[in-house]
Amino acid sequence: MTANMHAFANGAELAGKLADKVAETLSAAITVRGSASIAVSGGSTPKAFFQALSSHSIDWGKVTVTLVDERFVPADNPRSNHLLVQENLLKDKAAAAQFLPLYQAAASVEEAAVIATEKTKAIGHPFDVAILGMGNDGHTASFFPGGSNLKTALDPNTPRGIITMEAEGAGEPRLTFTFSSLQDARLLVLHIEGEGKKDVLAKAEAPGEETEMPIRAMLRRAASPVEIYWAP
Ligand SMILES: O=C(O)[C@H](O)[C@@H](O)[C@H](O)[C@H](O)COP(=O)(O)O
Repeated sequence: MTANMHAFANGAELAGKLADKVAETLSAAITVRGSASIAVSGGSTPKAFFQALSSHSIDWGKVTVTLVDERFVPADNPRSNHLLVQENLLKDKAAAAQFLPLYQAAASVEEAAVIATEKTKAIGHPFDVAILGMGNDGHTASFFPGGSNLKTALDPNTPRGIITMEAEGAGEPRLTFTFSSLQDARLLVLHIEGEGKKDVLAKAEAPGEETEMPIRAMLRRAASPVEIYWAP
């Protein structure tokens, strides 16, 4: 599939423009289908975007927010993506949105993945919006190089849902939507910032194995165009 580069002068301008685009997309989905869904990534990059989006006046009560991936920690843990979204997105106007967490207080991360898959089925598919990040190792979602379930995660035939991932660079065990769950989002965004990430993207766009830089799966095989939002 294709990738479209949207470059901005700085992170603040990117955050505002991406929030505008996402709000427009969610509103259009509500108009057409009566509801909307968005899966967002964690990490440090999306904070300003979340804050910009939270102030948009859309019918948030009809929007379901979930996570692309999550660390297997409860929402009061500083590493939690749920906490990040709670503090930066689910406030102001967006406080009215429905939120579906991936973390479940289960005996194991495997059990949590089964429960989260069942609970997130209610969202329906495809996502209206999916916001991906990318690590310096070329991971996206929790598709880490060398990850325990990377082959399954990237396999287009893996059923939609949430699987576990363990990898050296991941920290805690992870819960992640699969490639098949994310790749056909109506608006599929890769949000990266900094010259370093631009260099990582250039390497990912060069020939090489998907398992070496898993973002390649999205860039090469996503059904939807990948809208790359970048600022220095
Ligand atoms: O849980 C996570 O960490 C994210 O979902 C992950 O995929 C993130 O998007 C990248 O690691 C980029 O993180 P930064 O924005 O911090 O560079």
